[in-house]
Amino acid sequence: MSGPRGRRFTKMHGAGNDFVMLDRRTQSAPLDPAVAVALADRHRGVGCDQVITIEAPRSEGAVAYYGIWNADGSPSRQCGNGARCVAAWLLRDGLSAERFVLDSPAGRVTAQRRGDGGIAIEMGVPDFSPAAIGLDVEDAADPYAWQVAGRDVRFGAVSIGNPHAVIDVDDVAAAPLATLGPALQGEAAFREGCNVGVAQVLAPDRIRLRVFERGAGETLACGSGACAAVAVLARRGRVGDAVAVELPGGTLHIAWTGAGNPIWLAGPTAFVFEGDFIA
Ligand SMILES: N[C@@H](CCC[C@H](N)C(=O)O)C(=O)O
Repeated sequence: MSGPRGRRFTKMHGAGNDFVMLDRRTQSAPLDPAVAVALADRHRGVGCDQVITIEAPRSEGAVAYYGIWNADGSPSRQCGNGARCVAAWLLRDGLSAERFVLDSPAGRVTAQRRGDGGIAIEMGVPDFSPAAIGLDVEDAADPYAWQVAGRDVRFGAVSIGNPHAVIDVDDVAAAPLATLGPALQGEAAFREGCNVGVAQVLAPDRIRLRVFERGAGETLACGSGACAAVAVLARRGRVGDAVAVELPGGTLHIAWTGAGNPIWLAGPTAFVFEGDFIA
């Protein structure tokens, strides 16, 4: 069923970061924050970290636009794993290109089909400027050293189209992300909040990462968060230009050759089920 009450959806995930995908080109049922919250509800809805819409392209040469709603109904400008799932969805729907452009709220991204069946996305150039991050500070710094909820916190900040704070830790499993995540995210200086990652360097080509996402809480994987962690750590010389990022839900691969260059995110995507949301 699709129409005023029904919404045809596809449930997908990328390394456990899960999505309800809605093709808005063929369905006109209203979509607003309350509907996104209802779809994302893990008890009364379908359940997901983000609702991703697939819409008509907005720029010359792009094949589609995607929109992003967090589970709490807030919008975002970028979602790396969501972009990879949109690309996989379009390929399954009949798109026959190896490389193609998608429009997103943060601008154009390029998708590339990989030999291993995964999808890589060129996520744009990481931007460390406070203005791009939506960070109200006098001067950019690395690290920023703040008092957050009574503790000393040192973090790097970067925009991957959406805002991220990254904390370099010795042991990712022991990091108090459940308290630190919302506390840092809620700091007024982050005008639109931020996604908070804790990253542990295992080797120059391998890190471990957990991310407390804005609007969704801790997720099993965050694609833009993986890009952010590698960008922050690479700028400090802690990792090289190709890094495997181990997240609770799987491993993502990031490639970045440094300042001024776009960052690439690669990893698996999976289709889970399809249905009609009738609530
Ligand atoms: N899971 C995503 C990021 C989704 C948006 C984020 N929570 C935000 O509000 O910016 C990813 O894979 O990048």
